Amino acid sequence: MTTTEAWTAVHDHAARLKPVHLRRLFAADPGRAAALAFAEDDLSVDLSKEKLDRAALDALLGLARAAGVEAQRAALFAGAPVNATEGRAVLHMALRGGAPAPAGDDVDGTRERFLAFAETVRAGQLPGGPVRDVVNIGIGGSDLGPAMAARALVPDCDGPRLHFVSNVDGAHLADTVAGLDPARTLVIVASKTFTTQETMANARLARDWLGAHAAERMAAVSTNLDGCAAFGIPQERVFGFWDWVGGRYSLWSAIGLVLAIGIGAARFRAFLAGAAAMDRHFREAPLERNLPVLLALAGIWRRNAMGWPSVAVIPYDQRLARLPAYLQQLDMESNGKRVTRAGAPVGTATGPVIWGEPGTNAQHSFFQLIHQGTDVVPVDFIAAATPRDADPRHHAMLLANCLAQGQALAFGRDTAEVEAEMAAAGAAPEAIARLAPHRSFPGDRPSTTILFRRLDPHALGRLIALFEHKVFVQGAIWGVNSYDQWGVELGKALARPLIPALAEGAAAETDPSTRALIDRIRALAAGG
Ligand SMILES: O=P(O)(O)OC[C@H]1O[C@](O)(CO)[C@@H](O)[C@@H]1O
Repeated sequence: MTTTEAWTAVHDHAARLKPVHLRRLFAADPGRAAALAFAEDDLSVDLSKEKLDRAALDALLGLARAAGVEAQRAALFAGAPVNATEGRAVLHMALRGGAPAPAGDDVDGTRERFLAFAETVRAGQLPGGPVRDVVNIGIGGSDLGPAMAARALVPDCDGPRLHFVSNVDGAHLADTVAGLDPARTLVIVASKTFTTQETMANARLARDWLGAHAAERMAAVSTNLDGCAAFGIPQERVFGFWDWVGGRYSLWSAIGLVLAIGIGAARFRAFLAGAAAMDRHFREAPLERNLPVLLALAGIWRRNAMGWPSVAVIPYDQRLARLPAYLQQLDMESNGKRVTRAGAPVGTATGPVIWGEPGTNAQHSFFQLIHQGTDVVPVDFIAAATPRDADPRHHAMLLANCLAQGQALAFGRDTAEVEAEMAAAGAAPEAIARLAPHRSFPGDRPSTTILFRRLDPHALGRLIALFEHKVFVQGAIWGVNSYDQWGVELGKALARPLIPALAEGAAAETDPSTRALIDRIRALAAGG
């Protein structure tokens, strides 16, 4: 990609636009706000505060075409083995009716089965009596999706209370089950492989905590049905899925069981339908008004053309508090890659560092750096126009802050303005000279604003699918495999021999630094 004319054209536009302040871009084009805002139904993506213009966006669209994004999209939806290093198709869209399912895999039947189970639990009809709490044990994609969505959809959660345990730190399970009644708690072990060290350790601990109730109070979600059986979970409470569903894309499968128990089958279907609507849009809309494509291109612009290495995701929505963490896995585990699909060094920067917290809280912690620090950190603002159930005045305050941050980042407040304002307020010339540099905002800092009407299951499903397809498009342009994650394997393997070394002082062949740290930990533990 980096040697193509399309790539050079994008970089030429970047060289042209780098010195041009966002204020000047707005002044030069009165139609800019409308020209760089895109919508599908009530979902909109506003790129007008990105440091690009129509010509640059056209060059980016040229890059997408040159990279064969349309053909790669067709291959994805056709079930080609786009995850080549693992020889797998990538068809999580089939779980929500957004793509045809592979022949022979009973996607609809499996969905009906786990949704029927969810309704049984909600109706209090599980053998052993009604369930008051559900504890989902899983990690990564087997945790972040349902945990994020359960929090986002609190007003829809009218079933048993939902809890999530992911960390192998024993405190996580202990703190979660403290106060719960094993007789009235359902534990779901969610693991695609059913071999993940943390999940299996927590599953064993939970089984001990359930005691005599374990026989009736455990369910499992996995592609490893033999593993579930060996663990002792009866077949009628095991829900499968397929290897063409990546862990970080598995929320739509039975991994969503805990969420379905919380919100019920009908709302879970609405959640799937929202994602399927985005699948349709992504497949059918021309690139120039295709929201995932445009979002991806803005990301390529930020990362490659402008050279900014991170993105702050700031939902102005407390219920989307876990969305940044969810998007971290989705984006960074997918596109944190250094070689192309062919195994050659990728030759350009790939996935950015994704981080964030909800606003307005973020304004009172790290926004100082985003406004006045020396690094440019592009921001993705995400907000619903109307609250589900919160006070409308509070929602107006929330959104006013969201818009004001975008404004302040883009337009800033230059030194002359600050000096004039201070003078008008009667400040002494000495104070003006001393304080004006501190009180000036350079501005010219980019952001994208994503808006939708209301955070309900349909809107959430659509929002997540928007980001899934954005990640796909970026991976397609960078030429990487977005669907494997070999980078997490080495640490897992190295941890294994260190467990007995830490727990029992067993010998472990390791490097001198790690050896010294083990000795230090054991000495501290012995003293404490
Ligand atoms: O669902 P599993 O197999 O327990 O895996 C959990 C997570 O671990 C990872 O493989 C990374 O370690 C993720 O991709 C995955 O979501």
